[in-house]
Amino acid sequence: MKVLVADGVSPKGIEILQQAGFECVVKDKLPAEELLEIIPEFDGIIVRSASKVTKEVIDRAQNLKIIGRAGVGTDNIDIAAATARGIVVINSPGGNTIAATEHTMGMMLAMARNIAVANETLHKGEWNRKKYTGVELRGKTLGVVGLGRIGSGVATRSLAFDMKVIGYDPYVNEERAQSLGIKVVSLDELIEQSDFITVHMPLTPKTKGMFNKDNIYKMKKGVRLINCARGGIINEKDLAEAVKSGHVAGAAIDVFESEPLAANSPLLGVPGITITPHLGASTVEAQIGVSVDVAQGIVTALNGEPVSTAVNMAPVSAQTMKVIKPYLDLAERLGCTACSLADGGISEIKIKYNGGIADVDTKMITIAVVKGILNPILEDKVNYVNAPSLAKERNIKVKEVKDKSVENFANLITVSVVANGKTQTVQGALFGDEGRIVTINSYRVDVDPHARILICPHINRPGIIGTIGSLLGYANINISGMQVGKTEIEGTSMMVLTIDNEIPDSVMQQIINMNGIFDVKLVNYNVVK
Ligand SMILES: NC(=O)C1=CN([C@@H]2O[C@H](COP(=O)(O)OP(=O)(O)OC[C@H]3O[C@@H](n4cnc5c(N)ncnc54)[C@H](O)[C@@H]3O)[C@@H](O)[C@H]2O)C=CC1
Ligand SMILES: O=C(O)CCC(=O)C(=O)O
Repeated sequence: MKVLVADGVSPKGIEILQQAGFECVVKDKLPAEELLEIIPEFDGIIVRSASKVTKEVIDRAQNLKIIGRAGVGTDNIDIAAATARGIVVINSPGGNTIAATEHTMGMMLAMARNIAVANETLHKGEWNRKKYTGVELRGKTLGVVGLGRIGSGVATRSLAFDMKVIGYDPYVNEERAQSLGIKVVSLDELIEQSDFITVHMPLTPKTKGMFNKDNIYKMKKGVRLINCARGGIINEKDLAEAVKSGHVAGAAIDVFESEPLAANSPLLGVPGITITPHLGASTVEAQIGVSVDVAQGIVTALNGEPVSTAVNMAPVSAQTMKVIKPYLDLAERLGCTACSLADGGISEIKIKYNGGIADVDTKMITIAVVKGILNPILEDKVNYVNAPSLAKERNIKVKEVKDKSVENFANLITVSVVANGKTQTVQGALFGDEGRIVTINSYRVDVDPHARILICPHINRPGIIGTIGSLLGYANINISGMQVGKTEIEGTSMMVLTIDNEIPDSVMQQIINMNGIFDVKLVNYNVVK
């Protein structure tokens, strides 16, 4: 077996691969064309963030069985293409957590005390003590957006600096925040109250451009921003303008919309912006950690065993798979639906099996539900191996209940999630091999859970359905299915629309603002792989 090490990683991992009998070809800064040319001969590949494992690479990689990301973010790998080809993708979720956490602290201090610029100008012979007067961290409010591994680490370290720490993470429950010793607030509150804001979430369609000119100017004048997560979470052009205008006093940025940083980046040359070339994970210890993690994972996977850091594949025996396979996809889609219905941090997931399915070993199906719930919100691609531990890590209780009695359907899966004391319930059943959602919060539906749906409880009076239809029509959004009917609550109805296109936030907001609409939830099934 041959493994290509495409970006420089610590030799410790390479030793592990060689000791296991694999031939390693080590390249540093491998050009994209050369990667395309040589990839067909390899069984495994290790990358950091520089090499892009695109669909084109995967299509040519006829022998490839595993892709190892020596780090956390897998946004440089086409996971869907790898999965379609049955190639396992693994990462190192914890190997560089401390390095990225400490780099964030370093960037915050460097920015607050002008360390980088003072160093640079002093080397040029300028003794500028007054010009580089900084601010203290003590007593300042730090807003941490994204309370996963790195965000939590930054939060607890900042408490030691006597900062007041507040956090925003729609997928973290109160219990977890309390255990960190910080206060969870809404995004608006965080924006209004923070003196420093640091972001620690993956780059997703939801987080891309999450901070931009619309909310930067709602921040305190003199706010300081840090991005050591992914380029693009803070819009670079808007940030540069806000720093130039003086509204933002400083920014510390390690990651960029385009890497390596383009010579025409709006951030370059702006006084007050401290930049590092994606150094978050660049410590000796982290590089050993991630290199060893992926090397061990590759040895395990190429020996045909399950890997707990696999981000796209579940180790299931063929025999078990045959029985449960038709239910797995439905279960994941039920989880995705329930997650979208829930507001805030989920504290409990309950899965009930009715009918014949209660006789089967449903453990994997339960994991599929959890996977469907966690996948839209976490950086790690949640799989059958890591879903239970990720739920546990986030203090989410998972309960499985079995009842052989039949309720309307020969086999019925009921998924309930509790978030902020409110329970959301969806039920699904199989018709042949086809999964359908049959109830949403007691409302009887027949929904094919694919593409995206809008769930919209509303007052039962003329005009509502037509207005929403026109609104979507004007926005060029096609409705390919619609169900509407009365709910159990007198005078109220529920509308479920199957939507062909993405819905811009502005259109969602217009629907929410409509008179007679109680709520609107978008379920996007694209995250279900
Ligand atoms: N600069 C660097 O070299 C490094 C950067 N990173 C990046 O740091 C980021 C965080 O990494 P981890 O903490 O390990 O990931 P994690 O998966 O432990 O945490 C991500 C957190 O983001 C939260 N989140 C998701 N969507 C959100 C939203 N819309 N608003 C607020 N929170 C949201 C999730 O609930 C989760 O708690 C990743 O993007 C990763 O790639 C990681 C390591 C090194
Ligand atoms: O490999 C690197 O140096 C980048 C690390 C990173 O961004 C990650 O682990 O997500």
